[in-house]
Amino acid sequence: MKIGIANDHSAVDMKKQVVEYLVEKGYEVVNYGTDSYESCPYPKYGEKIGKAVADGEVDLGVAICGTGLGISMAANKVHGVRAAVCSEPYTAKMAREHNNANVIAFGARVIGIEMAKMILDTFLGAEFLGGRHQDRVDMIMAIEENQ
Ligand SMILES: O=C(CO)[C@H](O)[C@H](O)[C@H](O)COP(=O)(O)O
Repeated sequence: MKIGIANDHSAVDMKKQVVEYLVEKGYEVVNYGTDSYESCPYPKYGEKIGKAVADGEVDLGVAICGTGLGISMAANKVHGVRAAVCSEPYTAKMAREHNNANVIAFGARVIGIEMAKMILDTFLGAEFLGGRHQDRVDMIMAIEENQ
C-alpha cells in the first residue's frame, strides 16, 4: 500500500518518525513535505495531500499539523477527500470502517509518537464496512457534488 504524508512546520519531527515507522512496516511512503522548521501555511500541505489521494497517486494520506485541524480542513476542500482528525485509535478505526476516510490527520502538539503509531496501525489495518455506511458516505459526497 502506498501512503502519502504531508505536514507543516510544527510536525517535521513527528513526520520523520512516522515515515520511519511506516517504512519499517513495509509501506511505500511518499513525502509531500514540508521538511523545514521554517513557519509555513498548513493549507498548502493539506491541499497537497488531498490532491495526491484524490488523484490516486497514493492509496491513503496522513496529514499532520499542530492540532490536525487546519491541515485536515484544507485536505477536505479537495473533491473526493474525506479527512478525519483522530487523537486515539477508536476514532481512527471508525474513520475507516464507517466513514471510509482516505486521509487521517492528527496533531503533533496534541499526541505523542507512540499514540500516533497506534492510531496509524488501527487506521491502516481497518477496512470500510460498506452497507448502511456506504449510503451515508454517498450522502457526504453528494453534498460536494451539489456545490
Ligand atoms: O495546528 C495548526 C493548524 O490547525 C498548525 O499546525 C499550526 O500549528 C497552528 O496554526 C499554529 O501555528 P504557529 O504559527 O506555529 O503558531
